[in-house]
Amino acid sequence: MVTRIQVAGDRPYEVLVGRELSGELPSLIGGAARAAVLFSAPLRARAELIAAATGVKTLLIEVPDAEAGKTVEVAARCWDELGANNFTRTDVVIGVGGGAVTDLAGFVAASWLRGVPWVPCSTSLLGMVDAAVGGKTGVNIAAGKNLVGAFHPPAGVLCDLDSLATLPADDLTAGLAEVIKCGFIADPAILDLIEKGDLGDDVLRELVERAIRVKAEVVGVDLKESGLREILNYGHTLGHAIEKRERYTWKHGHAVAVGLIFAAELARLAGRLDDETARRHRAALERVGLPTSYAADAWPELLSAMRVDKKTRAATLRFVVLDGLAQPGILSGPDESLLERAYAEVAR
Ligand SMILES: NC(=O)c1ccc[n+]([C@@H]2O[C@H](COP(=O)([O-])OP(=O)(O)OC[C@H]3O[C@@H](n4cnc5c(N)ncnc54)[C@H](O)[C@@H]3O)[C@@H](O)[C@H]2O)c1
Ligand SMILES: O=C(O)C(=O)C[C@@H](O)[C@H](O)[C@H](O)COP(=O)(O)O
Ligand SMILES: [Zn+2]
Repeated sequence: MVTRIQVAGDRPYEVLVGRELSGELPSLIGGAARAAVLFSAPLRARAELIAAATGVKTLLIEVPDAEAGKTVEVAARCWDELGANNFTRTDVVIGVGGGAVTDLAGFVAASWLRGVPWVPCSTSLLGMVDAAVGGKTGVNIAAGKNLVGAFHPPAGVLCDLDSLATLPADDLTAGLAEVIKCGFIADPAILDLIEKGDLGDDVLRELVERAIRVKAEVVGVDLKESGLREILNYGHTLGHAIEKRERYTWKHGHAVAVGLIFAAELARLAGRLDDETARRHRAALERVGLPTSYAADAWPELLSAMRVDKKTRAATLRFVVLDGLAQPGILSGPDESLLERAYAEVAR
């Protein structure tokens, strides 16, 4: 059974969730003449399968794995390959992998000839529930996470649940951070499922579909993050600062998990969130084995990294917080002392 989740907007598209979905590729790539398939080493076999399923001539481009592939240098190498092969606007870019490869593939597609179609074939939990949906594409630079990129919605998204069978356990756990985030900002039924602790195939599929629906509802009305879309950044202000400090060797989902606790404590200490909902963050994240603390002495560096967060306006730091379960809001310009007290709750 294939679940089709619609994403609205100027260029609406579908997110397909199911098993053995490669047969859907010809319709997703439309009338493309050729496809460039970007992948990293662990996904070579799947990339070859997907390339064959397109039914058109393909160019396979292997890129470094995980965050090592999300760089301007790797993007430039991909542009060179497209140029050497005369890729035109009637061709399509396909990303096969987790969020890192699909963010890169989307950015290459957004920038090549000022924008060609692309299709993420997401193979990680985090990629399916988040990175592949919504058209945020980009790379990291020394100054911070995802600081160079473009909004470039895909032509369609493939989430083949079969691929999760080979996903390392740690990466499955990392993906649950974004799923739990969706539970807190919009769909508490997700939290009920997480708290029951049974993550069998059917429950996992339900979690995937619920989280995608949360994201689809948001990006369908606010592609460019002019307002509502900021809620998807819950936990990311501190999360991205941790990733930068760790030189992108920490998993995104792990950093977001710490960031979620920090954001919950910030709201609690600001008098906006009740104790019980704040406590529920730690419990849910611990339940699935996500990290909930970070180095105490890192605070000055993290605070400085948070200043280049995309939600910052002028010098004013802004955080997504909760005013209750599934009631996201913005905390603008909190006192440094409040930030420090919230950090003390995650510091070890
Ligand atoms: N664009 C967005 O809206 C958005 C949203 C959330 C996250 N992101 C980005 O996504 C990235 C994180 O994504 P991620 O958690 O998927 O990490 P990832 O892409 O680095 O993948 C994690 C690891 O799992 C491996 N892997 C993926 N699928 C596999 C499979 N089926 N079998 C075996 N190995 C597999 C990868 O090769 C990699 O080693 C970050 O860069 C983050 O910034 C983007
Ligand atoms: O889609 C969004 O919007 C999000 O914020 C989802 C996040 O989970 C994701 O990590 C995103 O890449 C962060 O975007 P950024 O604009 O803060 O770099
Ligand atoms: Zn994220």
